[in-house]
Parts: sequence; structure tokens; C-alpha cells
Amino acid sequence: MHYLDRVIKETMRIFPPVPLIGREVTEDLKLGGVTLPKGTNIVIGIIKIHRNKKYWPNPLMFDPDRFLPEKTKSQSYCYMPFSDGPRNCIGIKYGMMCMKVILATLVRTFVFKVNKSVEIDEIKLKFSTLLSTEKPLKVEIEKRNFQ
Ligand code: HEM
Repeated sequence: MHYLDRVIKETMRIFPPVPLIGREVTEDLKLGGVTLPKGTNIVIGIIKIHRNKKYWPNPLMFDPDRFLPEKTKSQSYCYMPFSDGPRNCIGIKYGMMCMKVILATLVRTFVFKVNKSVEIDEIKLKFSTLLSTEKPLKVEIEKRNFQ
């Protein structure tokens, strides 16, 4: 389950289900040489942060070991699929638990195959409240044979 945990985290780094969040600036905020006046509406690009090579070397390489316990200490705000701060997701633990149970059940029951693999940088994304792909990604599913 530890490896599955890292696989899910790495998947949500490259493909965060909630790619953007909005906030209102409640007081004048100096940020990188500009001042955002109180009342400004801002969009925080979670997906942009998750794919920024300053924080994630070779960002489009799928590497669950980025989330090994000894490597995760300094990442904090570079990784926030569930947002962060006082209004972050209240369903983090439940959401993680559901994803692990569902994935473990699917992998135990079925074999997943692709005819043609697609590179991560070739996957065109649609940005909305929730992230999705522009075109469906096709996967063949067969019942696993336990004999
Ligand atoms: C993979 C699963 C999930 C992801 C990626 C996710 C992501 C997020 C994100 C990014 C936010 C912050 C939105 C913002 O700041 O504007 C949020 C808020 C929230 N999430 Fe989730 N969520 C997940 C599952 C769940 C589940 C399972 C529940 C409930 C059982 C839940 C309940 C909530 C609630 C109530 C808020 C609003 C919190 C507030 O405004 O104080 N989420 N979620």
C-alpha cells in the first residue's frame, strides 16, 4: 500500500483533479515585485506548480519515488492537490482511502492493456473545475485469470 500511495500522489502531481483554485486577496500583497491590491481575485494554478521544473526536476517523468518519505520534507506548497491552508479539502483522508481501495480492487480483478502508449506531454488537457483529457484515452480491460 505504500507504493500505491506514492503512485496516486505522483498521478495527482502530474494530473491534479482540481487543476486551478481561486482566492480573493484580503489585504495588499507583495508578490514577486508586484503588489496585488486588496480585493483582487486570483487564480492559483496548482497544475502549473506541480509541473514546475524548479520544484520538480524532469516534471513530466512519472516517478512515484519522488514521494518517498525522505524526499518529501521540503515540498509543502509545491504540492497541493487538495489545496492548502484553512480552506483546503476536508476529504483528504477519505479521498485517499477510496482511491487506494478502488485501485487495489481494479488491479486485483482486471488486467489493463493499451494498444499504443501515449507520452505524458502528448496528452492534451481540458481545464475546468475538474481536469479531464481533451480526447478519451482508450484502455482494454480483461478479467484477471487466477489459475
Ligand atoms: C481525489 C479526491 C479529491 C480532491 C483532489 C479534492 C480536492 C479539493 C480541493 C483542491 C479543494 C479546495 C478548493 C478550493 O480551495 O477552492 C477541496 C475542497 C473541498 N473538498 Fe475536496 N477533494 C477530493 C475529495 C473530497 C472528498 C472525498 C470530500 C468529502 C467527503 C471532499 C470535500 C471537500 C470540501 C467540503 C471542500 C471545501 C472545503 C472548504 O471550502 O473549507 N473532497 N477539495
